[in-house]
Amino acid sequence: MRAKSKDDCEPSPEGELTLRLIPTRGESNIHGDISGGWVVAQMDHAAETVAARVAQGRIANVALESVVFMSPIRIGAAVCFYTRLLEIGSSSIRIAIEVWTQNPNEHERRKVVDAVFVYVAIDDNGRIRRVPR
Ligand SMILES: CC(=O)SCCNC(=O)CCNC(=O)[C@H](O)C(C)(C)COP(=O)(O)OP(=O)(O)OC[C@H]1O[C@@H](n2cnc3c(N)ncnc32)[C@H](O)[C@@H]1OP(=O)(O)O
Repeated sequence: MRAKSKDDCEPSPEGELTLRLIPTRGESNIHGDISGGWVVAQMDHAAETVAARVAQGRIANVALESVVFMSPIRIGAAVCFYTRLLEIGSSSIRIAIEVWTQNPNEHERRKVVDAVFVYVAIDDNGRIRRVPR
């Protein structure tokens, strides 16, 4: 039996790496910290990529079901957005998003945001349509 390595004991992201960014001062608030609004916008970009793929077409965000900011993101940190398909309804698609960072000069990655966003498949007129199976 293989002995447990250090990596086996560390928490690790769940889902597919969908987006990786390094925020700059332009993304910070007046205090120089990365703003929650920037993080939410990037989570939306990452999750809508998955939702549009599942819906095979146009989608709209119907709900930010939950967003929990657990610790701050430092400027210069690599920010990774992981997405996981939770549920496909008749027209809706629920996606879990985890945001992980690795601060400059640190080995350890940490989870900084946990969220669930819901998208709806829509047609050219903006009306809901069934998600193709
Ligand atoms: C306001 C903005 O510009 S935000 C920017 C992007 N987002 C948008 O533009 C979307 C604006 N909203 C809309 O156009 C409409 O609300 C629509 C088209 C998304 C949905 O229309 P509705 O008539 O409300 O749809 P309806 O009530 O039938 O629900 C459709 C699905 O969404 C789900 N849903 C609706 N509201 C919510 C909610 N608050 N949370 C979770 N799921 C929801 C329903 O459960 C349903 O799922 P199912 O078909 O898998 O069973």
